[in-house]
Amino acid sequence: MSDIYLCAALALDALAQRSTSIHAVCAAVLAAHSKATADAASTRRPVDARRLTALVANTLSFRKPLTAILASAKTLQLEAAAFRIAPPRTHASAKGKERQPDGEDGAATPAVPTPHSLALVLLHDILLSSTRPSASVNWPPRAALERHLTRLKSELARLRAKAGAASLEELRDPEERRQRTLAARCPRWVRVNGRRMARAQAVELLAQQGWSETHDEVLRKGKHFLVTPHLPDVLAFAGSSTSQLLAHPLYQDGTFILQDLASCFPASVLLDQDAAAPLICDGEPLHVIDATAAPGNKTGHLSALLASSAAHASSKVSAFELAPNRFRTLVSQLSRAGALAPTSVHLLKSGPGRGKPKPDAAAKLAGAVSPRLADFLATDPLDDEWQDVRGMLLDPSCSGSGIVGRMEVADAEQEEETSSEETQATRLASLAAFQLSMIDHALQFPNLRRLVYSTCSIHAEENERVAIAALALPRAGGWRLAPRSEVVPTWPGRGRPEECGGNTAYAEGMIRCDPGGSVDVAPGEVHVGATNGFFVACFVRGEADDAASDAEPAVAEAALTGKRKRNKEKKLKQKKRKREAEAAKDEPPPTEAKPKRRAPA
Ligand SMILES: C[S@@+](CC[C@H](N)C(=O)[O-])C[C@H]1O[C@@H](n2cnc3c(N)ncnc32)[C@H](O)[C@@H]1O
Repeated sequence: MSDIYLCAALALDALAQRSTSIHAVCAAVLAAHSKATADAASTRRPVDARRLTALVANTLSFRKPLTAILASAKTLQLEAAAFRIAPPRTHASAKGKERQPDGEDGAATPAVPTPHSLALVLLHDILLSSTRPSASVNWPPRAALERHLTRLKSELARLRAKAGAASLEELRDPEERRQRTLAARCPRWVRVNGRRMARAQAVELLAQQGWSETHDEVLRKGKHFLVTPHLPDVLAFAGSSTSQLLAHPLYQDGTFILQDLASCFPASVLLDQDAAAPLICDGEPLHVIDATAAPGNKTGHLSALLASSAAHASSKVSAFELAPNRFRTLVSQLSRAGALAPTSVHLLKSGPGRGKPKPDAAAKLAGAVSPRLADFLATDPLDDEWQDVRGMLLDPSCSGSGIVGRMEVADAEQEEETSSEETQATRLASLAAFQLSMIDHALQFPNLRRLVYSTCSIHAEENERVAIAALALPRAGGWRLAPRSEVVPTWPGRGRPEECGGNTAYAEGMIRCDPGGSVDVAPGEVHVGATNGFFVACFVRGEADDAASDAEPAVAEAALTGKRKRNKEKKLKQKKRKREAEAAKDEPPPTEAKPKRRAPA
């Protein structure tokens, strides 16, 4: 099975050309590989995407020592012919057909990797991996490395001695090691999918199976879990519980969704029932948009929250996604979570336009989400279809710099390339311009009242600065930032005032999560404040009825308490009105017409 090494080497070559994420490059290489070898696919085993990404990430993090070993052993010079790979034979070439340039005969010409990248990925598995390489020992590149194995091993030993590395791990790229430490202290976060089961019932089931609920901030190995105080539908488990969770029936049936706590903030903030003007009120129909939905974590969460709310019967979520391959993932993830609307049945099975769903499939769908393979920026906000949209999630493409344990090549190369800082600045500026254009487009939806903007970036350029710039957009008249009391007030990490022009109230209204949290724990332990790096800001339309929106933090804190009291009073009043309405059911109908819904802002 040599295909994984060919793909991994191609990914390394692509990463050397452009600064992008390992995931994106591996996905592109896999897509090209399966297209190029489609007609020979029956005889080839597909390349596993997870294994490929792990191999590429690991090879990159050991690139320096692996390159040094190859150079000292002169393997590539001595075995040059073995690493010169011919394009894989396809059905067409096997039949003697002349291959046309890319695409002209309907199939891409398979690319071939550079000998250096191929040697690196293979050498990684031969020298550093605990499992044997999956390629045959007779495959020329592997056979070549095996011939020089003694020399290669002694070069590795020499390198370790020189670096004083007690373990192989110490040879890893230091930034990658730091990322791994941060990732290791994040809990295995699980969101209980309200579309499938209420949280209380899931917790009860866990208890019956011997899991105990804890309130400790540090989780150690064992059958414990914690219900996070920030969002009641999210549970934290120790990292060592991962395999048990993956095998758990509640994971298998889509009740347990593995989703980082930080990524659960946006949907909760959008539908916050304690907001001064909550989107869900008195069972009024609710239409929300997820403008950038794939792979569907936040869309699924929206759907779950709506399922357990007063808007469950009348809710509608329109989920946009631009990239066809990511759209397919979105559909399958939403289907697994029970979030697809019956009208989306035609998207089931293998994606849009492919295969017919089973006749009873529509009846089994009870979700609210209608996914659309479309460019959000190309929608006409004034179209009739969007007149009832009151809420929106906007989680646009970003640098991904907050994601722990997944090395971003652009960051990893900073040390080596002198121009990397400039590259990073240019990249962030272009991402920020795109993010701002997405917010600008969102603000054109005439009846939008609440817009939640989020990124998994640590950079102020994509976070506070975009949010503050959005407030200055000509279309942002009448919009303001939601106060802290409406944006998970219990979460301690807030925006940076210095990036908000010194406005502490703005900063308090934003959420910031530091990658891997800020608390050190012992190996094997996780801390319940550790998540991916993340940012959330919520824009609301209308007058501030709350002093917290412009107040200094101390004042905001006081206002927060007063606000909770007012909300409680409001809820009691609503309950009273409901009781009165029920009592009045037997009375004759009122003669006056029901007042129309509030006019759009
Ligand atoms: C950060 S990801 C969204 C993650 C998603 N919210 C989740 O939680 O699973 C951004 C997504 O937006 C998509 N995207 C980018 N520009 C878009 C556009 N103009 N219209 C629709 N989708 C877009 C990207 O393809 C990508 O899948």
